[in-house]
Amino acid sequence: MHPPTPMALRHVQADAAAGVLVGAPANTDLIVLFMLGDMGRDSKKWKEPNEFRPERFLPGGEAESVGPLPRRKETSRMMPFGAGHRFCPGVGLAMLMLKSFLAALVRKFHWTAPTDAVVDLTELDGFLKTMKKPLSASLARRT
Ligand code: HEM
Repeated sequence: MHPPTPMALRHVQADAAAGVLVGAPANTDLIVLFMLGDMGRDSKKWKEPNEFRPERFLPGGEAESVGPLPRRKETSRMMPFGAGHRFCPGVGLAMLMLKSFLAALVRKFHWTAPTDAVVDLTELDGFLKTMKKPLSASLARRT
């Protein structure tokens, strides 16, 4: 729902893209912008795309074959790490680090939300996506 990199840029030759880019003039170089954030909000491709439903990605879910890793071939619905020959080479490291970082935070600290906590997922309007209103939490080191 919130890919940190909002777009991927690609140089294409109109001839090579014939049939894909409708109306592209022949013999020209084009720059195509893939709007990675918007792809995940496409209601023609996703059921209720604005609902946070991680279970979509479980076996049998509507997004079973979709995902960031290159072995998952389907990229028309989701490509947070890009696609094709410029696919992000850091995907393995990024996924590993995200999981181990999150696991370490849960393992090391006891987390509580402030009583007036509001989760507002509005994005800050910048190139890299971050939260406009950061989450707040109280942490106590686990003994
Ligand atoms: C959550 C973390 C990350 C996200 C969402 C992400 C996303 C992306 C995206 C969208 C692209 C453009 C792909 C395209 O143009 O088709 C890219 C390219 C790239 N990423 Fe990442 N990335 C992440 C982490 C990393 C890490 C950890 C590294 C290195 C250790 C890395 C290294 C690169 C490099 C070198 C490219 C350029 C590849 C090329 O142009 O051939 N990324 N990444």
